[in-house]
Amino acid sequence: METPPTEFIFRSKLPDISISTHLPLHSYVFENLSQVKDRPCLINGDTGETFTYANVDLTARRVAAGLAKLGIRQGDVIMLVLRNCPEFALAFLGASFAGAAVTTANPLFTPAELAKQAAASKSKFIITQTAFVEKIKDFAHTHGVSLMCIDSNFPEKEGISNFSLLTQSDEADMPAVKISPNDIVALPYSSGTSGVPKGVMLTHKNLVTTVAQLVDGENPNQYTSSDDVHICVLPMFHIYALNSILLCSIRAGAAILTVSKYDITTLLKMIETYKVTMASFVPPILLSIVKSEEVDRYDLSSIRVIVTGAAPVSVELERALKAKLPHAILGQGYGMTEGGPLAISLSFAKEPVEVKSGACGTVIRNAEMKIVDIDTGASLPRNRAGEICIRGDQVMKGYLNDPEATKTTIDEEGWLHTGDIGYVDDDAQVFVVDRLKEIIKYKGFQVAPAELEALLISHPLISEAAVVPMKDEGAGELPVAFVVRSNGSTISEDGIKHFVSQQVVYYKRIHKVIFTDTIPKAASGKILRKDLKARLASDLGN
Ligand SMILES: CC(C)(COP(=O)(O)OP(=O)(O)OC[C@H]1O[C@@H](n2cnc3c(N)ncnc32)[C@H](O)[C@@H]1OP(=O)(O)O)[C@@H](O)C(=O)NCCC(=O)NCCSC(=O)/C=C/c1ccc(O)cc1
Repeated sequence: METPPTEFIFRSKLPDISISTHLPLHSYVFENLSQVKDRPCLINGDTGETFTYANVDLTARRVAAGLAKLGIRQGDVIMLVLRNCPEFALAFLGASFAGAAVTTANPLFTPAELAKQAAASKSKFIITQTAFVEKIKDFAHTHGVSLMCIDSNFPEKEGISNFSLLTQSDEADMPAVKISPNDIVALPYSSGTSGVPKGVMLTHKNLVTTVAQLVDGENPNQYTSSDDVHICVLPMFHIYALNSILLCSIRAGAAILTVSKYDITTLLKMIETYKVTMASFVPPILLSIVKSEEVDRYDLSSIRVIVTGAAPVSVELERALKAKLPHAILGQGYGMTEGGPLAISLSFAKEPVEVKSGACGTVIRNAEMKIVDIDTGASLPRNRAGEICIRGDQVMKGYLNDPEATKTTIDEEGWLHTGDIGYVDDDAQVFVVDRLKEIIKYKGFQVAPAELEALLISHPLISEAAVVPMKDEGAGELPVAFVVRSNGSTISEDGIKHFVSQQVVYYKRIHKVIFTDTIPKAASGKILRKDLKARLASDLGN
């Protein structure tokens, strides 16, 4: 008899824990409310305004009641177009109480990008702030979508109400909804391993699991206590901050300090003023700290933990930061919108473990990881690189209205294929070494080549285009376009850059255009991006 092929499956070094996946997200994160009700929950870093836990719970219930009164029903989608602020959290939790789902958008998106997401997600209600009302107003009016502004000094206009309408509702009017663990609560957008941005359906069970994997258990992996102050400068509209900062801190009873706009001086000042203890950052912020001459002027001794994620960090940068802030534990987290945290450093655990430089953490608990050969699909043993796959209750339900993309991302056995290449070493530590997926990462923001390519070829003077990443010290990667002009066209590099910049958020702008006669493609029509990356490297002389 033939021996069945061996499956190599990797698990956390921490034991599995029991996770309350039956609870709706809001019930789960507020489960320990009675112990922290008078403690600070949300602190607005811009104004100093503080909301206690009791306050946040009550206000979220009022928001739920207000939403119901305005006609929002269980299963409806609400769109948030907000910079970081307490109202983001209040609206998100309020929607959860009401059984609605929240789609989160970057407020710096262009009107066209916002309209696209609002339409695709079938948002019924949009909550924004004064600075962005103009960008979304026309869409809201023409599509009969209600628009609300969080700023109290925004004059109520026809069709635009104020957030106070929600926060002043009577919590007794909260709708009685029966939430199933598989109901969608969040709908962030991600391009996944290929194609254009898609709505990622995250259920109550998914998010309860991701939070528990980080902060629950006797020895939590990302140990957080009610004495902690976690700075939230990363955008809450992405899963990293939404999950690892906001929801994890609420579950653990810590304070969340919201920062609406990043600059290094503001960041350092806030750390000193609010005695920040936990910081979840991305590599460009670490780089600014290392390079900033101001760092020595501020008291940063309160920081005990710095998590870095969303993009690779070099061992040199890790070392330089450790030298600047030797009292803080620095480690990596590796996660994605579709699969939550996949790995996180055990140096953050309540009982910390020394971690190797360069590792992006240890497999998360209550999950299975496998590394598959990209040609054969066979699972690989330790120390062999292949595509990283993850399985567990944290994996998304799927992409909204896109069963094809869902099928290519989550296989029949429930494995989520990340599109990242990596390996697991003898110590269960995960190393990400390359990327299979077609994505460009600008400071931890996703840029989908397919989105820019579709835009480029919509120009009548462009016949073909391919977009690839170019390495950059500050941003990590920048989008670069290879362009085939249409017959007789003389469109210039500046003309192309301008055309794109008019239609996309700043981080998707094209930084360089290389004109070419053909775009190399496989027989299937797939762009041979490796060839273009090699050509770019040789053009740039490295
Ligand atoms: C705070 C950053 C790092 C830096 O911000 P910045 O200094 O403002 O830099 P930017 O480049 O973003 O913006 C500055 C540029 O943008 C321009 N800009 C500025 N606002 C404007 C304007 N309104 N109009 C037009 N131009 C403008 C501005 O002019 C300027 O242009 P230039 O001078 O030409 O570079 C920012 O890039 C940032 O938040 N990045 C992080 C993104 C992020 O959170 N990604 C997470 C994705 S999800 C994920 O990976 C999950 C991971 C995960 C990990 C662990 C887990 O446990 C679970 C999950």
